[in-house]
Amino acid sequence: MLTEAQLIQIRRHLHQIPELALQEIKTQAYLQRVIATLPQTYLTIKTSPKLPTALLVRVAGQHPQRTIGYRTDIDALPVDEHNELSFKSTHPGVMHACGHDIHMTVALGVLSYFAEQQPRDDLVFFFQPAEESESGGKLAYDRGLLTGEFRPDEFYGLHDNPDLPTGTIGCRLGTLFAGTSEVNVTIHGTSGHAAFPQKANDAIVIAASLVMQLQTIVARNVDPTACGVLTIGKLTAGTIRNVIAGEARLEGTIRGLTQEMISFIQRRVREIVAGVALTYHAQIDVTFNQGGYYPVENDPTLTANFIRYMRAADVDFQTTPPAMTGEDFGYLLSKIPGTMFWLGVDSPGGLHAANFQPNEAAIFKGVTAIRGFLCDRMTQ
Ligand SMILES: CC(=O)N[C@@H](CCC[C@H](N)C(=O)O)C(=O)O
Repeated sequence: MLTEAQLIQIRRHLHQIPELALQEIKTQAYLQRVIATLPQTYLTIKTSPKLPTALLVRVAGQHPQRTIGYRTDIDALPVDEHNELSFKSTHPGVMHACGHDIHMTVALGVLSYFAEQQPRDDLVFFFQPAEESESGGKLAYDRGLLTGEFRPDEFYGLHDNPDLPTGTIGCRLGTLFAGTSEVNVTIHGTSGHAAFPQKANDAIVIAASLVMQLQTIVARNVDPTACGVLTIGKLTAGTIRNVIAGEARLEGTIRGLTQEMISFIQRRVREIVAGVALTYHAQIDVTFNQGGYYPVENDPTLTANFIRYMRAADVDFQTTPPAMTGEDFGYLLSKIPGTMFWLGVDSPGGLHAANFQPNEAAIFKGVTAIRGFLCDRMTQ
């Protein structure tokens, strides 16, 4: 089994080679190199041209009664790392700012144990590309990667949590994470000279007005006792100070703990866009893309069993409230019952921040908790 020191080296290597969604070529190759160092007797490894950077590893059980899936995401974010670390990202502008390097390392630690100690049940480890965008989990499922002996009967997966103490497991019955929908808006104005605004139709002014009006959806339309989010994370327009921008583009994310909330916010976005288009005599196109980012619904029975184990074991456990983070594991859980949970990493910087810096001591604690849980599950 990989030792704590080896796992930390692995994590640091992964941290240095972050890759964006569907481009995880070096990451996949490195994972395969690490897996090749493990005893191979019980392992079957699968890749597929249908989703080239995905990687699945099956561990054959002794007397399988079921196939238990364990999923980790492997992609990184377009964030420029601000941490001063000897193992800082070597890919400018790309960073494991959501901790998928920790997720992968924990998965490898658990896999390394069962590669040596043959489990009772079959296990499938799914190293999933494209969690941050492009819905890699949905792509894998819809393209048939999780079929045959690689189809889990139940599925588990974690996300690291900067606000929980290192190694603490957090979970809840019901909805753990929000569903999300990307929203893209293109404003078509008319460009012109900065000195003659009356002859142009300024897309920047329209964009500014639209952003402010969109903020009223959550503030004024969403039931304050429910949860909804609309964040515009990217606004692009203009080329130079003395040219009126003819086009502007907004990219954002809509979130809700229910599908109804997501649909409601989408409808209000459409209505407000139509109103702003009328007001400013502009054409405004809006599209939504939910992909596989469904609300993450933990299965009641499996999750009660997971929480029971974590409470009884030598693990720090907390019941956590729902979070507005999204996860395409939500799609996989809509097809296969299972449980998503948090692993505390006590980071000074939050998820998606340039100074996100998880405490590496969480890795071995996570491996121990998950390995223990899986062993317990295989006695049932
Ligand atoms: C855990 C996490 O941070 N996940 C992402 C998922 C993004 C979904 C989609 N691309 C969107 O932006 O809506 C998150 O931002 O929550």
